Amino acid sequence: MAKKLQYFNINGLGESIRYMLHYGGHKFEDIRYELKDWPIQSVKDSLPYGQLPLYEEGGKTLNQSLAIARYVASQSQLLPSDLWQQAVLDAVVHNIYDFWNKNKIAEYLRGDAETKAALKKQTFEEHIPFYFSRFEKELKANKGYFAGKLTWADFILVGLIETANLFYGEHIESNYPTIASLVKTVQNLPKVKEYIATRNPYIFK
Ligand SMILES: N[C@@H](CCC(=O)N[C@@H](CS)C(=O)NCC(=O)O)C(=O)O
Repeated sequence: MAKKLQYFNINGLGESIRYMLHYGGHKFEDIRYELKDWPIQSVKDSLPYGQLPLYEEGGKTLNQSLAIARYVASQSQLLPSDLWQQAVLDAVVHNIYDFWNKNKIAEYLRGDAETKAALKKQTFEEHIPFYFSRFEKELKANKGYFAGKLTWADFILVGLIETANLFYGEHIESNYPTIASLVKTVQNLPKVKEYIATRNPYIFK
């Protein structure tokens, strides 16, 4: 069944999905658009809500990064079968996205120097301590993963940390040893590591 993922040529909301597709050994068409060319109107008009990522499989399409990630996780042994555990992990990924959205990344990226400095200060002084202390605690209590073993929630956190690090030019996880170790664990999973080694470095301009 042909699989395709359309996203930008950056990590963002797409990289954890790419990691899980590689981890699961799935062949897929990794379609990427350059940010500087966006909007490509014909592509934008073809998207159900005008936004990326978009996943395709067997002629069907799915939007919303978390819906795609959860589906790909289910195909890559990264979604536990227990319904309570699934719900707990749904809560975890929404907590991670809450952290992400609090940082107002879009506003930060297009802001002037003053706006950037104010938003970055808030991210580093409020949002990272609030969320990362909680993520650290949950990971510590569960053998270094959100659910006691590797699941899609771990990939979601790592994908967004890598993106934040690209945008801020810093390692936002550095004061949180269990989170930092999870980042390394995911990056060193054999098929993920292989993919990282072949991928071109992301540049954000
Ligand atoms: N809630 C959506 C958000 C998707 C989203 O914000 N996509 C952005 C890139 S990260 C986009 O397509 N921006 C270009 C545009 O809106 O034209 C998801 O999680 O997939």
